[in-house]
Amino acid sequence: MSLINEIRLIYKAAVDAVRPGFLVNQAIKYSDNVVHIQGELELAVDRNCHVIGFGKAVLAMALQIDKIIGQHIVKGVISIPHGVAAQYSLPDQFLNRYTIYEGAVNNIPDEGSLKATKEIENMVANLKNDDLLFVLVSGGGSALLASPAEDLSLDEKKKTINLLSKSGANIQELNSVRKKLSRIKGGKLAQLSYPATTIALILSDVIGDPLDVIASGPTVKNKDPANIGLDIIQKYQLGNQLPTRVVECLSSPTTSNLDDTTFSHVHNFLIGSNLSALQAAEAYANQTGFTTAILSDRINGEAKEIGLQFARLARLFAQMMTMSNDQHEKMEELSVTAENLHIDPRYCCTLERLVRSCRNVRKNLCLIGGGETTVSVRGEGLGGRNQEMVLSYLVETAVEACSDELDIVFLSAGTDGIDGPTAAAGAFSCQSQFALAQAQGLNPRTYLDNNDSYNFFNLLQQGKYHLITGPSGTNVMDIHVLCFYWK
Ligand SMILES: Nc1ncnc2c1ncn2[C@@H]1O[C@H](COP(=O)(O)OP(=O)(O)OP(=O)(O)O)[C@@H](O)[C@H]1O
Ligand SMILES: O=C(O)[C@H](O)CO
Repeated sequence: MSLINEIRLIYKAAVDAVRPGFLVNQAIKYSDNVVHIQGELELAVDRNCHVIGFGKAVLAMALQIDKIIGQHIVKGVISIPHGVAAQYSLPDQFLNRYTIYEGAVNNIPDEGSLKATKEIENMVANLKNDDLLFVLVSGGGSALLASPAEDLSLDEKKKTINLLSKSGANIQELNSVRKKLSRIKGGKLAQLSYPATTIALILSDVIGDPLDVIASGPTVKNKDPANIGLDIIQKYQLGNQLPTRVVECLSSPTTSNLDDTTFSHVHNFLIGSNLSALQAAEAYANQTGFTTAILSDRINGEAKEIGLQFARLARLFAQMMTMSNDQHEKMEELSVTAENLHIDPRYCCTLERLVRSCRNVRKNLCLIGGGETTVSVRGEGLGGRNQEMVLSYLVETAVEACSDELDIVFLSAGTDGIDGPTAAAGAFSCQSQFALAQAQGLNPRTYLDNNDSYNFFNLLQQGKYHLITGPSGTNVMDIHVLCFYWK
């Protein structure tokens, strides 16, 4: 099998492990009218069960819940992105129980999100004491669950989030503002469902898996300070550009009128994360004979810079694997690169031991990382954060050949199968690529400078180094795989 195809299978193992249906099945076991959730909670389900969901992955989650306890579900309402329903064949009994709304084109809340949220609010507000509510949550949920606070309009909210997003606000900041401007985010959905037992199953698309941030934490107590919204708009100097009513709403002192006891009916479960995907990738790579290491599940920063750091790591590891002399100097370099890649510096000694063992017994090495980078798009080209990272890696590794004794292959790809506004999930890089590009008259640096990574990989060897999978129906951010094979 080609090296690229081997890595393709490692990626596939990662994505398969975080498919929503699989994760729900893993989290919920059913027997004799009782569900056991992650081995932590047991609940009788021979009562009226309701399901709500919002996010890119929740249709598949709902289908699986329905397979497990469909006979107990009286009603479900889910809010999913446009076009997702058509990708599934939905059984009649599912369609009879569920109302499915599609909305949030380009991840921006719209009429579809508003309608879905209204129906969710109505349903949840009418729950009785002994009803059971399942809440399915995944990335994209913030835009799919939209209920503007007080008398704000959707346009005012959208304008605020757009301005913040363009100013470079991170997801924590965006969602803190979203919580202040919402009637349902930041734990307020849980307030509405009280006192019905509420079980949230959450698939994380945020670094560090902060439950209060994922989809703006509708079932999680909001711990943001009261003035956070104003602080954020001041930080980005947006005060003058925002509608007056938004500024008034952000200035209101309340974060949440919920005390801890009000959350006693809520149980939040993280059912999948980037780390789950990385662990599955590692297990698969191990089975296929690699020595493996998970570097970090928190890799973030500018994609171009992270690509460069991976190139440094590749060069460093290649040297450490093939040279037998003293490696003290290399360790210093390793700890600097590791820090830049958000790898725990204490882990460097373990990595050094792994490299040494690979050198001694000539075993192949597979390093796995994950997280989510950003791209400040300044060029006119087409690309995504993963393809940009790989192109930057290629530009950097091309400066000097990494090793004569090793083949080194790098992949970066989104677990959702979609990298930015392109048809690819990500791209591969290997040592021969620079020469191949030159032979075709393609200058990687020019494409990188123009943020045109998609077109570079599309033209190079007729797209041979693109990873194209189609949408995977899940999203736990991105995965990076760096493999060293003895020739
Ligand atoms: N030409 C380009 N080159 C590189 N990256 C780009 C380009 N155009 C847009 N992007 C990046 O693509 C991202 C937007 O794509 P996408 O809609 O997949 O992001 P997202 O909604 O944050 O993704 P996800 O759903 O995977 O979290 C942004 O991070 C943006 O910087
Ligand atoms: O919906 C959202 O808020 C983002 O995808 C983070 O979860």
